[in-house]
Amino acid sequence: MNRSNSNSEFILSGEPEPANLAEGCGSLGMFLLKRLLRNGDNIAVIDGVYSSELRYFELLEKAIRLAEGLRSHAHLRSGGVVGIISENRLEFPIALYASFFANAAVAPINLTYTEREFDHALNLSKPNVLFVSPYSAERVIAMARKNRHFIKHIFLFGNENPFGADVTLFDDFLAQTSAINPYSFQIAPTHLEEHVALIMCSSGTTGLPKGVQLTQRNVIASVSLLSVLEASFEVPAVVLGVIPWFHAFGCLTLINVICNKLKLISLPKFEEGLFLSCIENYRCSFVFMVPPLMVFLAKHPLVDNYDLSSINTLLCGAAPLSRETETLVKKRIGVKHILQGYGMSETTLAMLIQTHDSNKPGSVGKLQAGTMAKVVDIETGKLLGPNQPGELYFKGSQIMKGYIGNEKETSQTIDSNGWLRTGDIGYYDEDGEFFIIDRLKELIKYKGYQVPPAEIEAILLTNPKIKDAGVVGLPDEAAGELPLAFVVKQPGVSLTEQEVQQYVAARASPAKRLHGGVRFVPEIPKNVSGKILRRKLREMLERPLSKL
Ligand SMILES: Nc1ncnc2c1ncn2[C@@H]1O[C@H](COP(=O)(O)OP(=O)(O)OP(=O)(O)O)[C@@H](O)[C@H]1O
Ligand SMILES: O=C(O)[C@H]1CSC(c2nc3ccc(O)cc3s2)=N1
Ligand SMILES: [Mg+2]
Repeated sequence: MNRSNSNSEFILSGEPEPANLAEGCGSLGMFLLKRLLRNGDNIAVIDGVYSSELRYFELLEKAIRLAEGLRSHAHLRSGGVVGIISENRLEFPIALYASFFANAAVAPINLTYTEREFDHALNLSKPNVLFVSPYSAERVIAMARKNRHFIKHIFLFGNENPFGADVTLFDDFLAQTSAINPYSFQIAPTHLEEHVALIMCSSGTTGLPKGVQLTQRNVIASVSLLSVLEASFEVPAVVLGVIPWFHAFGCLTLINVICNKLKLISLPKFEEGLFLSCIENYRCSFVFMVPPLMVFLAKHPLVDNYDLSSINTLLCGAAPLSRETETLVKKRIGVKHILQGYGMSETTLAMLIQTHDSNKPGSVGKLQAGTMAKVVDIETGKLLGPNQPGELYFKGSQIMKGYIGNEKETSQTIDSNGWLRTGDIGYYDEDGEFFIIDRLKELIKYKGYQVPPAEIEAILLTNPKIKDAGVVGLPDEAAGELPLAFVVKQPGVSLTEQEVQQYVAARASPAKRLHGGVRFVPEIPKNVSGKILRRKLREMLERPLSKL
C-alpha cells in the first residue's frame, strides 16, 4: 500500500493502471471490438431458463449490424442515448454493444419500476431509441408514447408484436440489416474522459434514483476487475449472472465477463430453485452475489438438495455482508473464496476489492488499480490514519462524470480536486484493507452514540430463528433515537420480542441494544441490489402497531 503523507495527509493509492489499458483504442467501441475479435467463437452467454446460447462471434456480428442499422435507419448519432428496459436476456448484450459501437450512451432502466419511477428515469436520460422486453412492454410502451418528443424508435424483444406499427420487433429490424465484415468496421474516436458510455440509475435507497453518467474511460478502467481475479482462477470461470444488468453492478460485470472471454449463465431474476439448479447443471464456478443471496445460501433448507461443489468463488457486494454470514456460507457449502467488494453507481464498479490473497473476514478489500482513497473525520474534516472510522472519499479513473441534469448535486458530491464523497463510514487497517461500517445517513443517534444498524442486523442474522432483519432508529425525546429491529422469523419457529432483545443484549454494548423494541414482519423491504430500504421501515414506524 502506497501512502503519501505530504502535509500530514493520509492518502492511499492502489496500484497504477496497466500502461496499455486502452490498448491505443480511440473509443470504448474500438476497445470492446478489439477484445471481441480476439474472443473467437466460444459461448458468451447461456440463458439459464431456456438454455439458448449467444456465441461470441454472433454477438460481434449482430452488434455491428445493429449499430449500422441504428445509425442509418434510426438516425442514432454519436452522443445519442439508447434506453434498455429489460431483464437479463440474450438480446441485452447485443443492444448494449451495438450502442457502444455507435458511440451512443446506454441507459439501462429497471423493468419493475412503477409508472412514476419510469417517468423519472426516462426524463433523466431522455433516450432516442428504446429496447423493451415483453415482460414490461405494456407499461413501458404506454410511457414511451407519452414521451415521443425524445423517444423516436421503440424496438421490442421477443417474437410477437401486439403493440402496432410504431413498435418494431428487434429480430425483424436485425434481419433487414446487411452483414458487415467486423474486421473492416470502423468506429470514430471519442474523447474518452468526456464521452458518456452509460447513464446508470442509482439504487434509489436514500431517495429518487440519480442519473449517474459514466464515461467511456470509466468503463475501460473497470474492465480490469475480472482479469485481476481471473488470474488466480484454478479453472476457467463459468460465471452465474443473476445481478440485474440494469444496475451498475450487473451491467459492468456483464461487460467484464465479455471482455475477459468468460462464459456467463444469465438469469432474468432470482428464483430459489432456478438459481441452485443453474449452479449444479452448468457447474458454475464464480457467482456475483448480493448479501440477501448470501443469507439464502447460509440459511435456506432448499440449498441442501443441490450439488454446489463447482463454486470456487463467491464475489459479494452492493450492501453490507457480515463476517458471520460469510462464515456460515463457507461452513455450509465449503466454497473456497468469498471475496467482498465495495462500489457505488458513481464509481462504475468496485473501488475496493478483495482478492484471493487479501481477504480478511469482514473486510471489503483493498483499493482498485488507478484509485485513491482518504478517510475524513465527520466532525472536524481532518484526514484520518489507520483504524480511525470516518467518511470515505475516492478519486481516480472510475469516478463518474456527474449526475445528468444536476450540476448542484454533482458539485456537492465531487469536489474541485476530483474527490468523490461517498456518504459511507469506514476505515482502513495498517495493511490498507478497508472495512465498511455503514452509511452516514443511516447511523442511529442514541444518547450521543452513533449506532450502525448494519452491525445489529449482522448480530440478529446469526440467530437461527431469524430469517431476516432491518434496524432503524425510533425517535425518542430523551435519547434522540432508540435502536428498533424489524424481524422476519424462520417459518414455524416461536420467538418473542424479549428473546430477540436478550439475544442482542448478550452480544452488543449497551448503546447497540434494542431499546426501541422489536416488530415482527413478513419481510424486510429491499431493492434489487440487495439494500435495505430503511426509509420504508421508518415509514412503518409511524403506522400503529398491527397485532401480529
Ligand atoms: N460491500 C459493501 N458493503 C457495504 N455497503 C456497500 C457495499 N457495496 C456497496 N455498498 C453500498 O451501496 C451504495 C452504492 O449503491 P448504489 O450506487 O446502487 O445506490 P444507493 O446509494 O444504494 O442509492 P441512492 O444513491 O440512489 O440513494 C454505497 O454507497 C454503499 O452504501
Ligand atoms: O452498490 C452498488 O450500487 C454497486 C455499484 S458497482 C458495485 C460493486 N461492484 C462490485 C464489484 C465487485 C465486487 O466484489 C463487489 C462490488 S460492489 N456496487
Ligand atoms: Mg448512493
